Amino acid sequence: MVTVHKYTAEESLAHNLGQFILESQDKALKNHQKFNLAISGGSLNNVLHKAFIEDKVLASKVDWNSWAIYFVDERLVPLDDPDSNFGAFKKAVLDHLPANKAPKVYPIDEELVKKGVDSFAQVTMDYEKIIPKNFDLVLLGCGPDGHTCSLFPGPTHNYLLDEKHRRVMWCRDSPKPPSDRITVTLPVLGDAESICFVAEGASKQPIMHEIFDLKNTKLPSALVNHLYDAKVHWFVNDEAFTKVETTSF
Ligand SMILES: O=C(O)[C@H](O)[C@@H](O)[C@H](O)[C@H](O)COP(=O)(O)O
Repeated sequence: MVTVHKYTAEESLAHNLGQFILESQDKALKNHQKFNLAISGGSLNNVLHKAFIEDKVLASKVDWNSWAIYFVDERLVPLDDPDSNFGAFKKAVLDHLPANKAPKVYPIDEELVKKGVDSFAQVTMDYEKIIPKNFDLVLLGCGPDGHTCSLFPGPTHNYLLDEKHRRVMWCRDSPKPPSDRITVTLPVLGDAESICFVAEGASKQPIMHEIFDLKNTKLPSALVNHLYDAKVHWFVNDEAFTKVETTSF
């Protein structure tokens, strides 16, 4: 069963998510001395900033030098482009860390990206080579259309959702700009130790209803619930879940 962690405005979702991530860190370090984490873009970066930069108690417990951080999806733009997920994470978190706290971060090959569209297949294959087989934790967002990673709903994008072997794919026609991205595929999520969605705010109400009450598994986020339920967690706030009648999945 999917686990939903729901917080009121007074409770801090960021603090509780931070604690959850630290538990995952501690478990991973006990098992293999390294914490393999994959993150998405969007508002997750603000939550990570609150949890590990602003919250000094949690910040003191992060063993940054043992973290290996990858991206579940990335826009095929230079790393300093405002659209870059790496760039957003750098701004929100990395730029605030002292020099002696240095997670290993794995962005896409920027030089290749700069060569243009002819190199995008290579960028995708190269990223596939560097991601670990089993992530300890994958942190996901959920778009208002139900997408997660850059796995979008609808027939045009079934080639991404249907993929059973490739672990990283080139999403050529993203409905959300920019149009060229890379994304991990469902097998990568399936191999992860734990999967955690973060969804906050009133704009998420309709899609949360469609995922949890209607269980529309044509939506990538609902499909992840359906396929990997036991290891899926949702960190949500009351606002996002106002229209949700059942949290069971
Ligand atoms: O590259 C991307 O487009 C993001 O990784 C994307 O998949 C994001 O996670 C969701 O759109 C949710 O974003 P919000 O949390 O900002 O709504």
